[in-house]
Amino acid sequence: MSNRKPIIAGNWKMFKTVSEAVSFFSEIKGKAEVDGVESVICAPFTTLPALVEAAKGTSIAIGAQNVHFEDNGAFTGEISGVMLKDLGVKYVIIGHSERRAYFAESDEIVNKKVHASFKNGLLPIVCVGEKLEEREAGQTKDVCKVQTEAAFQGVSAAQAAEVVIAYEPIWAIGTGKSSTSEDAQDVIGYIRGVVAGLYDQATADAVRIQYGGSVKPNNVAEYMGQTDIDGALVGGASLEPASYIALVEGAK
Ligand SMILES: O=C[C@H](O)COP(=O)(O)O
Repeated sequence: MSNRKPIIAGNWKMFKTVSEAVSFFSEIKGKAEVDGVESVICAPFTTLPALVEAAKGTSIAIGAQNVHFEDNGAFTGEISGVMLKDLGVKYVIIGHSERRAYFAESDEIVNKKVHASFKNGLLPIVCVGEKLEEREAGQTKDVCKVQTEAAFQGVSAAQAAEVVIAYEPIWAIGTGKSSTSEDAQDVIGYIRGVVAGLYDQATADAVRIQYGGSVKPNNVAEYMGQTDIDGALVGGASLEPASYIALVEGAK
């Protein structure tokens, strides 16, 4: 039995205005708060101040979806870890496949962002995962190994134990084609082994690893039933209050 606390994180991506975010939160307050499950909303930057305020006195944590690796500077349009910490944000998603694909986020940048997060007291949710053609070529585990090792470069064991990894096969994101729970367990167990190789078994046993990719209220429990799967990073199904509440309840 692991001591890892299950973690459900909603990734809203580029959805919701401030008023929509606040209205969503008022509906999940007290409901998406389940003993033994950590509940996190990763929202657009513009909504974060209002959400952090709304989340006061609740057990729901607020996360960002990106962070720049420098604390400040001439980086037009970027947001730093200093700024996120100042807002009261707890988590930050790093290296989501959409950022890797559309914003040229490399493994090196991902690693710099992981360091920037810890430097500023934020907890990273690091995304790894293979493309369809990589899966078909039998490269899934190799891809995840390379991405995981790069993300953890120079990260201490104490910090590593606090990282959340999200394994998201890219072909499963937003497609309705989820990985089977057995396949997800196979890859996630392998990723845990990669972390053990970098550090030690105790560190690897502490790291929480989520599955992401078309997770819905009706399949979340199946993933949670697998030994190494500690939660889910959820896009589409995190956008409606009832659905998000059901996801958190399903992770018990
Ligand atoms: O970050 C979340 C993932 O990209 C999964 O998105 P999805 O649940 O809409 O497939």
